[in-house]
Amino acid sequence: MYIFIVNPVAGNGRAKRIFHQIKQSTLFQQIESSIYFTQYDGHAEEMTKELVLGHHLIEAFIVIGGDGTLHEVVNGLSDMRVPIAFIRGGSGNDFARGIHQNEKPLKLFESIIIQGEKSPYWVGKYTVDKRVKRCFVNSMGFGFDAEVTKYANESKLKRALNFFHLGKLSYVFALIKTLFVFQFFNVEVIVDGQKKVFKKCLMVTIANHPYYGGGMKIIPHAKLNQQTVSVLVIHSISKLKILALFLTVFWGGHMRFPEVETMRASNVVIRVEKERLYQVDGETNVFQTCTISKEHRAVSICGPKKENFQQKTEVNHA
Ligand SMILES: Nc1ncnc2c1ncn2[C@@H]1O[C@H](COP(=O)(O)OP(=O)(O)OP(=O)(O)O)[C@@H](O)[C@H]1O
Repeated sequence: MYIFIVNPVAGNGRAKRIFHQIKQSTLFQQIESSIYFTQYDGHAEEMTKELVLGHHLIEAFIVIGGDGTLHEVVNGLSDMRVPIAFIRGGSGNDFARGIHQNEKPLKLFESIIIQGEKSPYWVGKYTVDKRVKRCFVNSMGFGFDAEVTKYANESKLKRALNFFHLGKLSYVFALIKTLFVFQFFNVEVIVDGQKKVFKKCLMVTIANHPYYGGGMKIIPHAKLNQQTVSVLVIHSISKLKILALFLTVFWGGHMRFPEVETMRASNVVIRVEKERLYQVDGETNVFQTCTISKEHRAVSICGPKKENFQQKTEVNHA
């Protein structure tokens, strides 16, 4: 049995259109499936939690939506390692970029069902203020990028621009708006037990793969692997230079800026003096202390095996 979780609003209706295309295929008629449409924020996670109780009957969850929907399904799975197939239908689609998924939806669906190949993907796990324990699929951001995300998510402009498939522009407006009001902060980052204090910090980003914010190559050398997350800190930078930095981030040019530091770690603690915003897979909340590490048990991702995907997952342990 294949369980379809479809977010009808993801990608401004793109996920819904993809599902209807798949539904009309001959292959879809031949498989046993159940279809669930998400109705509200958090619904995909709730449904996954319930459905996974019957895990012995489930071949795979087929998620059609954006990274937010995938984040919810992964968290709903908890320790049950039922395979997940992801068919990108969102607006950002950073996870698909991260695993080098570039097939057209129908081809991908056929490959998921017919070839049945699977690859391991190691999500990150995080604890916020000893309260929230969850997983992240793509990345977490503390500081500036979280504020930009919050502005963009709450803006009416984003919905309007999404309608014209220009949703990314809303992030540009949010970035400029945030630049005016943003206050740099002091942060303590403990990387594998070694404490570093950054004054006048702009942001700290933790990533499982290079992409975030709909295609920005935020940590270009981040590799899929079981042991470590990649960490990026931007600090002591002028507001004017931030604009230049975000112009170059699409091809990784920001790595040449002396204000950008990167490292790899198996355990990271981020601590700030006063509550601040963080974003996880594009959704925001507040934190004071956050502990991050890798989930050592892999989530099994259905779809064609990729040379890059495999190579990076197997070789890289740094
Ligand atoms: N029926 C619904 N109505 C309104 N919101 C929904 C519904 N179903 C899910 N949601 C919410 O929609 C939001 C966006 O989903 P998702 O992240 O999958 O798509 P996206 O934002 O278009 O893509 P991406 O994250 O890749 O940019 C999520 O926060 C989710 O909880």
